[in-house]
Amino acid sequence: MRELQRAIIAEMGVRPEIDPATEITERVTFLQDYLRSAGARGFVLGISGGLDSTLAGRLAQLAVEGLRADGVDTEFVAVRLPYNVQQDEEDAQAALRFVAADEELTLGVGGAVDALARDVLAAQGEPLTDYTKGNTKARIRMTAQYALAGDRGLLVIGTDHGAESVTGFFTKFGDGGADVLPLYGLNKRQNRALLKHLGASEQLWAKAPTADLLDERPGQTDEAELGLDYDVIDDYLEGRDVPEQAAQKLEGLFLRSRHKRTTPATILDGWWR
Ligand SMILES: Nc1ncnc2c1ncn2[C@@H]1O[C@H](COP(=O)(O)OP(=O)(O)OC[C@H]2O[C@@H]([n+]3cccc(C(=O)O)c3)[C@H](O)[C@@H]2O)[C@@H](O)[C@H]1O
Ligand SMILES: Nc1ncnc2c1ncn2[C@@H]1O[C@H](COP(=O)(O)OP(=O)(O)OP(=O)(O)O)[C@@H](O)[C@H]1O
Ligand SMILES: [Mg+2]
Repeated sequence: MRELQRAIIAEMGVRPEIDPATEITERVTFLQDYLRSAGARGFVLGISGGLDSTLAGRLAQLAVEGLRADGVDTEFVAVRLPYNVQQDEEDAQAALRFVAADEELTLGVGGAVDALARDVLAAQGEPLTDYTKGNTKARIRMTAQYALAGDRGLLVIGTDHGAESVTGFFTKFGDGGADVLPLYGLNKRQNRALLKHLGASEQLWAKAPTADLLDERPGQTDEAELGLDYDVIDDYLEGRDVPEQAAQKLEGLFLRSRHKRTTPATILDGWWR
């Protein structure tokens, strides 16, 4: 195995083989234990229709149901955060039905994102690029979830996991901004396996991953933007050989995105020197 590959796998915590039933139990227990130790009232998570939030949402609902059976007063709030009309809204609705959250809310982020985009244009005389506006959508979604969490005493769930963390394919302080990460240590195909094991329909577990942040390319797949297939990223994280060009690309993305996987750089840190 490549030297850097070994170090990356250790940092991402991905294992080549998992037992989905065991993973589900351990991750639900993790959410329960963390909630108790934090003394919070429950969880909130944005449900996009993508497979990561469908899985994390179902784990959160199972966690609060288990706690309530033990007499703990707790709740899980699933929130739709569409930027205006989402082109795959029917998948998001199917995800909500499967997650079966205690409470469902819809908080459109179009108004806040567009207001900020107008203010940026007024301030600098240049509009936001579609790319940066996309990351702004993710950061406004984060702000919306913390607004709900603050007044209700909830923790914000994040969906980051090995196959996204490794390339830095998330928005810094956007979907990367969360309190607890129940999917960490899994790669993409393992997330899919857990979702299948939980009884999700093919519409949900087979859904092509998309950040869906761009006005100009709605529903663009992650694989098209990244230029890397999740199968290759997953193989790499399971310690398998992948084509040299793909390994180099992945490692380049990993090294360039180190700042996204740590706290803000200070004079006392050595990792960036
Ligand atoms: N070396 C460095 N040290 C410290 N900070 C550094 C830095 N380089 C940039 N930065 C900062 O980081 C910022 C760039 O980071 P960021 O805003 O995240 O932007 P960036 O990493 O360019 O973009 C995020 C990527 O993640 C993708 N994404 C986002 C959200 C969800 C999903 C998904 O899979 O669903 C995917 C998105 O499509 C895009 O390709 C810069 O504006 C700068 O402030
Ligand atoms: N339109 C949306 N509505 C609600 N939450 C959203 C929306 N878009 C993104 N999010 C939140 O941001 C997170 C990151 O998006 P990401 O695309 O990585 O995950 P996903 O959509 O759940 O799964 P996939 O990566 O397979 O598309 C989501 O898990 C979800 O919590
Ligand atoms: Mg998505």
